[in-house]
Amino acid sequence: MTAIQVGGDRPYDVVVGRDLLGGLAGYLDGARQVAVVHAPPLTALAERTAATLSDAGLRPLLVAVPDAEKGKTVAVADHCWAELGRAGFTRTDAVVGLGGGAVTDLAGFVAACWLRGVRVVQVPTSLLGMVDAAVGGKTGVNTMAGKNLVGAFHPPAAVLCDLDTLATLGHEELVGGLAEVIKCGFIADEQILRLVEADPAAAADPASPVLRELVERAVAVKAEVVAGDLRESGRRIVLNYGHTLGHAIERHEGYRWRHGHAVSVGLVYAAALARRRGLIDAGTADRHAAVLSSVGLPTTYRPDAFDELLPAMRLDKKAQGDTLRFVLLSGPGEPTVVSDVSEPELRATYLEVCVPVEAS
Ligand SMILES: NC(=O)c1ccc[n+]([C@@H]2O[C@H](COP(=O)([O-])OP(=O)(O)OC[C@H]3O[C@@H](n4cnc5c(N)ncnc54)[C@H](O)[C@@H]3O)[C@@H](O)[C@H]2O)c1
Ligand SMILES: O=C(O)C(=O)C[C@@H](O)[C@H](O)[C@H](O)COP(=O)(O)O
Ligand SMILES: [Zn+2]
Repeated sequence: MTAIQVGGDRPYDVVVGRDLLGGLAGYLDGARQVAVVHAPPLTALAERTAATLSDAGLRPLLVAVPDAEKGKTVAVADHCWAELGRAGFTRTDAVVGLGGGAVTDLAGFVAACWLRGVRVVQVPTSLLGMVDAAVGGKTGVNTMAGKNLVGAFHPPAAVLCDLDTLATLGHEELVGGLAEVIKCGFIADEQILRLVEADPAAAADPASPVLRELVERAVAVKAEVVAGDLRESGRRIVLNYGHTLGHAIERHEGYRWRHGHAVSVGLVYAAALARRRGLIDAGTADRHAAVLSSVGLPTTYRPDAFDELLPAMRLDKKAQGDTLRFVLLSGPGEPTVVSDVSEPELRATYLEVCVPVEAS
């Protein structure tokens, strides 16, 4: 196994390997009760995990929540708090988030708020959870106002990325996670791009050593960025590359599109914007669509949707007043923040990327 440390005020390890879940109790020293927050596809794994915690002398509490984005709500968080209250959870007890990014975001938020903050250990079971959602301490839920608009920064005590859990993950879910991996390739680690380009099938194969190296590299990128800027007051913003349009598409689709798939279109859009401004050359811009589509990710969206997407982009957390801020590249591994984009520029770029089918 490999341990990647996330530095900062409260450093913690992201452990990547196989057959890790038997060692979970070792990250829960001092706890008496442990709430295992999970959704239906992972019920059997949650039960096995609870049994190993019991064997280690802990008292597990299985907390089942609705799957995916349906679980990322204030109402579901309130249900979890009710369960913790019934069980008499104290500040020394702990929460485990076992599942995809939606469950780890929810479990982290539940832990951040209960008694104003108890320990959470994240056990991501999706690729996206491993390389992104479970690492870095951003937790939260969706509300009527939009995605992830309510939450807290609450770093985990540890993150266990057990690659064995990926065996049951659907292919499209795995591919969604690759969007965030490829994002890390463009903002910080070009070797990620080379690995995917050399063998896209291996990149999407949970049993391959290529995927393991991609996980370790993407976690290392995220760990390095968040260690210096937990609260996104500076450099952490680069992890939002591709997310301005990505989050707007997710909202436009009523969260029926996978996060990674929406981010994929957002990455192609951001690259086109950078190309239009002369920040990157055509080769670097085209490399985005090429590498993303090589693993089966989408690179375009409905050409008629711009007028509905623009207000959603304005709700982006990176916006300052009326000013939209975009993360763009000035070269591979060179993210930069741009805040002087005009509406005509955004529209023209959108129509360049989202070409009507009959005109393409
Ligand atoms: N906090 C952050 O920094 C951060 C970063 C990136 C994304 N996110 C959030 O993460 C969420 C997306 O995460 P996701 O892509 O994992 O989606 P998800 O959590 O919705 O999981 C996708 C589906 O896969 C299932 N699943 C997960 N692991 C499985 C396994 N091993 N076997 C079988 N099924 C499994 C889930 O139950 C769900 O049905 C979004 O809500 C996004 O906003 C947060
Ligand atoms: O960790 C971060 O910071 C990121 O921006 C990572 C993103 O991939 C992730 O989707 C995050 O949830 C987006 O954050 P948000 O603040 O825009 O909701
Ligand atoms: Zn993301």
